[in-house]
Amino acid sequence: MAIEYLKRASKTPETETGTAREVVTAMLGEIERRGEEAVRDYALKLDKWDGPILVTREEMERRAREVPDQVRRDIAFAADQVRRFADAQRESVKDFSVELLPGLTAGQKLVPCNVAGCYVPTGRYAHIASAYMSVATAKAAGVGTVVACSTPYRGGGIHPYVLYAMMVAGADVVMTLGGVQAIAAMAYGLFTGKPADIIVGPGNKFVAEAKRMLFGKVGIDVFAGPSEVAVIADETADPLMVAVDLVGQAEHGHESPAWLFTSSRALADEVMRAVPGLIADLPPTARDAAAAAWRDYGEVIVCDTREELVEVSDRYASEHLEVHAADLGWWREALTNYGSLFLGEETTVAFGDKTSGPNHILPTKFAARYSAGLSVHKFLKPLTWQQMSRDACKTIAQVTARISRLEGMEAHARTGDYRLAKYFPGHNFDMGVPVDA
Ligand SMILES: NC(=O)C1=CN([C@@H]2O[C@H](COP(=O)(O)OP(=O)(O)OC[C@H]3O[C@@H](n4cnc5c(N)ncnc54)[C@H](O)[C@@H]3O)[C@@H](O)[C@H]2O)C=CC1
Ligand SMILES: O=C(O)[C@@H](O)CS(=O)(=O)O
Ligand SMILES: [Zn+2]
Repeated sequence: MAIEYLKRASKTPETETGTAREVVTAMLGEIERRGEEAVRDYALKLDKWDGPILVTREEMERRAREVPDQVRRDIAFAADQVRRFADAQRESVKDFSVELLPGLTAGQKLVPCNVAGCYVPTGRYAHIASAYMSVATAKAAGVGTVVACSTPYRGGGIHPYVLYAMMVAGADVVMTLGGVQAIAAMAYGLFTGKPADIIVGPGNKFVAEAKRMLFGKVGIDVFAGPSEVAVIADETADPLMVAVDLVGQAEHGHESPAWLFTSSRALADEVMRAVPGLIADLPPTARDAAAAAWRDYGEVIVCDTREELVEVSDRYASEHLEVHAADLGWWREALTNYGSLFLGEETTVAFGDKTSGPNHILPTKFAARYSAGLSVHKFLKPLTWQQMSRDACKTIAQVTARISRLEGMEAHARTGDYRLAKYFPGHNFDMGVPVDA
């Protein structure tokens, strides 16, 4: 297999995890000890926020009136795309029941979580789209109470358009909190009295680490950390468009990887020539983030065959994966590890990030090997049930008692003994050899 690195990253997606772990451990410990008081202290120290934590309905409505019409229309359009995709996901999964033996019926019942916490990041950028990605999806799943949190934006309250997007998507409770303190407040039900059953949403390394550490106490969607992009390109691809798309995601932050996997050396060279100029042309926040991201995390890999490209791409398991190549159907079938796939140059990650419909809260740091991104399924519990007749019980009880006794579990076996003795008095059954005292 011929795989050549034209550019190799000096850092890996794991590089920054260690420092975040230390900070988050200390913060969660403090919040567990001192509760709301500690949360307020962190909000002040980290985000310069000492205003109210809960946003009242009147405040939401007052601020919504200030949102310009075009912004309202755009948010309504995009939120509706996301909601309709989520509704279709909800339709795709069903309750069912099946008769496994005559008289034994078992089933699945999809039950939504009662309380979901949705985190909407707004540290570097105002992630308006993350608000409807999480809240609208939770609502489409049937979650009763959605608590949404977002960072006080640049020392003020929640960014006005983020707040509006939360409202349009159907948030029930909103808190002005960011980072670890927001995740902990949702997990413990601070300020609301409603501890979240599941916490979803993207965030920086501190947010992602807090979710990971609280997992178990609460459910989480996925490890949705710093954004990643990969592009697979063959010789038919437009090199400048590939470069624009790589830079398009590198602006997320200094730790956002952008990877190019290509079968064309000429294309690789052209993309590498174009990227620095595209970055230099960005406004300062984006320029600084993208320059560091490309320098430390950018990679360009050239392979001989498309099978090798699939192998490399599946190993990276990128959060977003674009394919600019011939025979798109082949790629859709062959690729297995990615958060969301963008087939053909007509679509691009930014379209999925903001507007087209499939969710943008997606797995990072290799989590796409075992998990998809946010969907209605994450909020739904496929609970199982069973019910049986006395005749079915006769078959099941005997096998159960025998297996239980083989395992040494006498009390389990006797739950079968008792039933058969009650339902079929005077009959002899093979219930296995009782476990010695
Ligand atoms: N994987 C996904 O699906 C998506 C990922 N993202 C990622 O979300 C991230 C958003 O990050 P940000 O803009 O930073 O917003 P953020 O809201 O996640 O983080 C801001 C918070 O970080 C906390 N913080 C900052 N420095 C800290 C420190 N030294 N110690 C403790 N806490 C600290 C502050 O409390 C602040 O409220 C980006 O990395 C972006 O790439 C965004 C959208 C989707
Ligand atoms: O990682 C992601 O999903 C982001 O690219 C989404 S957004 O650009 O922040 O909307
Ligand atoms: Zn993006």
